[in-house]
Amino acid sequence: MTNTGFLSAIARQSAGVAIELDGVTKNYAGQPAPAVEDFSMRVEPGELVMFVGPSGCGKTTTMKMINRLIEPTSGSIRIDGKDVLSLDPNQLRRHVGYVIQQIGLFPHRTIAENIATVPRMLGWSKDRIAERVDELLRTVQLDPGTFARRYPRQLSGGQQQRAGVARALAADPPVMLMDEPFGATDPITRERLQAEFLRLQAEIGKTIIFVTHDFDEAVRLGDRIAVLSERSRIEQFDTPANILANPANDYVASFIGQGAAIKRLALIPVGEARLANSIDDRAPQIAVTATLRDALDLIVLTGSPTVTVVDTAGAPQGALDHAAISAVLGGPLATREAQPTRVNLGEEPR
Ligand SMILES: Nc1ncnc2c1ncn2[C@@H]1O[C@H](COP(=O)(O)OP(=O)(O)OP(=O)(O)O)[C@@H](O)[C@H]1O
Repeated sequence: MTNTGFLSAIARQSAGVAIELDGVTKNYAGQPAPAVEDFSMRVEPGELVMFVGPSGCGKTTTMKMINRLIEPTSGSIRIDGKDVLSLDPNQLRRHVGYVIQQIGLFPHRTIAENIATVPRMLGWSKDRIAERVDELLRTVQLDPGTFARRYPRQLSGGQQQRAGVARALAADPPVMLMDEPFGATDPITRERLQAEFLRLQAEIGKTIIFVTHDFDEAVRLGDRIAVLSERSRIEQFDTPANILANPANDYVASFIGQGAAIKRLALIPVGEARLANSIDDRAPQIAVTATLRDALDLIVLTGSPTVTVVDTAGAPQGALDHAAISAVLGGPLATREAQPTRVNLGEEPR
């Protein structure tokens, strides 16, 4: 298949493709040690993998080698089985969405023009571009009537970040690379963007590599987390639940920080606990879709010894107390939690 043929083939597969890195090393000129050394990883189609590690450990270098913003010194990188080094870098970048912390919106172009950048390069018709811009603005929850004609400076930081995500998604790339995309936002905006991003990913199912300093962000968003140390060495690569339950070494444990049990509870739905039949009518209620962390919060906040778990129709399912919550943490969680809970609705290729 020609390069162009391959690129349009991956572009059509909007629901994500595998990324494989094999023995990838980067030596920057004049540096005594490599920034990335012998890095190997396979990311599954539709998977959201978080890179977590301290400043300077090589996260960004590793990620930028995937879309060839940085050329590897040695090793191989494949997207959907094709060696990216054999592809034209400019073409490749149009098929790999890229979102960065500094957003990188063009200041003198409107939001609509920013989002249209790649579709225009790809030669889409005006009507198709206009339709796509409208659809993407709605997807990232920016009203097209209000925002399409504004310039980036007329948007808040969080709104600019959403526009940046919309721009990266414009040509429906199967792969997204995200470098601290929510890093510059305040904690409340950040949480909202994270929630929106999870909802969006549940629909579009891209293959995503997402770099962050923030372990809690990694736990919240990732299907799997790669905890990296110097030279992008992989200290552990596993699901958030497994890393929290069994950190591979002291380095990983230090990243998790305080409160590993509470962080684990935030990943487990209330329905995973063994519920008692004896329901107290005065006990506060919690939805079966809430997490055990929410249930524990409610127990602590209300002082009630139990909470009543109710189904989506509001019918009581059973009672939950703190002993039942503790029992879940002590039980054989790992295999249950290893199953991704994300639903991929598999957007139709355009
Ligand atoms: N162009 C360059 N020339 C020389 N050294 C570089 C260059 N870019 C990065 N480095 C070095 O390579 C190492 C890895 O940098 P990289 O930006 O990949 O780290 P990072 O983990 O993404 O850091 P941060 O979290 O601070 O962004 C660092 O020691 C950095 O100083």
